[in-house]
Amino acid sequence: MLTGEGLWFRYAPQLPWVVQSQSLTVKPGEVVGLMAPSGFGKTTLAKLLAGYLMPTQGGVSVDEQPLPARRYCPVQLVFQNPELAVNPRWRIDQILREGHPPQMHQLDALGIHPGWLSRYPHELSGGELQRIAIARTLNPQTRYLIADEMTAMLDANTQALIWQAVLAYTRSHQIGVLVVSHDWPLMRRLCDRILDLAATQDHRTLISQ
Ligand SMILES: Nc1ncnc2c1ncn2[C@@H]1O[C@H](COP(=O)(O)OP(=O)(O)OP(=O)(O)O)[C@@H](O)[C@H]1O
Repeated sequence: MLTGEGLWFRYAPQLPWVVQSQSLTVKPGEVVGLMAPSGFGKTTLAKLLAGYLMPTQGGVSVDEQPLPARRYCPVQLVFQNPELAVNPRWRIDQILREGHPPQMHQLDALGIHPGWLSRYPHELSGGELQRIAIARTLNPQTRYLIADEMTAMLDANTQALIWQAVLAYTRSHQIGVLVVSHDWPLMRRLCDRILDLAATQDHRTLISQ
């Protein structure tokens, strides 16, 4: 289970707390939504859970083990800007081979064209590059996926195709997913339950199950 326990975070000692006393869990294979108004700290919380930021207080663990400092992180974060997540000097096939090489049928399910593999990131559109960023996370070492506005830049059809492929993979591999989005209909469609961060900073509110 992915657990964030009593998390507190602020970007500098003189700045206000962005995350205050937040706790949440995601079970293997579960799809949990996270919603709150803009600027409330969803992305910050996502970064804490994926080990991009260290909490000031509290801790993040997977099966009661803290996130590894050096090894591949079992909690992978895909955010809205794929160009920030890939090495601009590497060709796409090298980016994909960096971790555990994805299988052709997986690439196909995500709508990744074989012709893209020899290109550089700047030679793909934002939506095309996002599929590469997603494909890279769907590997046997990933236990939890945090999707922070992951498909916000895609048209409705592509969004549906991508989520279908991602959920088919995460369900069959028992990967837990945390979906961060402002798109309420999308959250209702995808998620087993939805947490509202704004409802309280102190305890979780179950909006739907
Ligand atoms: N690197 C940073 N340094 C200082 N403050 C930051 C930094 N990143 C974010 N913040 C602030 O932290 C707060 C929470 O930001 P965050 O991006 O986590 O919110 P969010 O809920 O994901 O917002 P949105 O829905 O608009 O993406 C905001 O007030 C933001 O200005």
